[in-house]
Amino acid sequence: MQIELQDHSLAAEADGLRHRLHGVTAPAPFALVFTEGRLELHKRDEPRLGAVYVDFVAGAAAHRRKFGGGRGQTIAKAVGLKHGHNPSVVDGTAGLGRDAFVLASLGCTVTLCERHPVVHALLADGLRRAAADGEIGPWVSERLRLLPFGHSLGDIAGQPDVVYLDPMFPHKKKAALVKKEMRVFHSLVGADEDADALLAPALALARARVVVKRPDYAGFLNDTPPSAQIASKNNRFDLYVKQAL
Ligand SMILES: C[S@@+](CC[C@H](N)C(=O)[O-])C[C@H]1O[C@@H](n2cnc3c(N)ncnc32)[C@H](O)[C@@H]1O
Repeated sequence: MQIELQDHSLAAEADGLRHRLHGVTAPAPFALVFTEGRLELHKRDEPRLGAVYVDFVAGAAAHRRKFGGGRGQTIAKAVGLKHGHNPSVVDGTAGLGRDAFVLASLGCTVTLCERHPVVHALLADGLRRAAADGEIGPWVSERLRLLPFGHSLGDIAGQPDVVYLDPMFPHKKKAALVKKEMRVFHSLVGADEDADALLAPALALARARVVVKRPDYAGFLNDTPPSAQIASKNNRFDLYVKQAL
């Protein structure tokens, strides 16, 4: 694992990180930089786009946790969060963990699965820092579990109530309209061309339902019509219901 160090007092922490990352490298022009106690992804040929890192403690995630509408949010309705019932969720396409964090902050236990080594490293680092936070650390440690790198839906023991999927879909929006740091993320990960193949294992794993997040202009995953749909601002959630929660 090549990690650039901008603060050498963090060398020990970075060594621990290298050890856990099993030889992950960010392909050029991307670089992983360990700075200010966190792991960041940079795109060297477009420095103005800024760094990508996972921050559950402050910034947008914290703002949404405090002011985002709680259980009234569309994603909460899609996974079936109701008074007194917090479904267990497997997030099969965890990405930077934003959706999983929202669900966990509302009470769900979420197992996260991410296959891209660099994204997995960024997510692991964000979860590590969140778990160490005095305010959110206790429930983050209890409710959010990232599967080791290389594990897939087929490796999960037990049956979650819900499997949640949000594979990458080619963007229709002009690049300039996509947030800068998300342009870095998208150019690293690309479109998940094999996303259709996720539906069958997700349906086999979920006890009650599979929820698929799609941009409003996208077709159904695997061309399979859902049993229900819930629309939000630019996305919709396709629900494949197997049984009541
Ligand atoms: C659009 S992002 C998910 C964003 C996420 N919902 C969030 O809130 O941050 C899709 C992610 O799914 C991952 N992915 C796609 N197919 C996967 C698979 N079969 N197994 C695990 N991860 C997968 C991609 O690497 C990418 O990081």
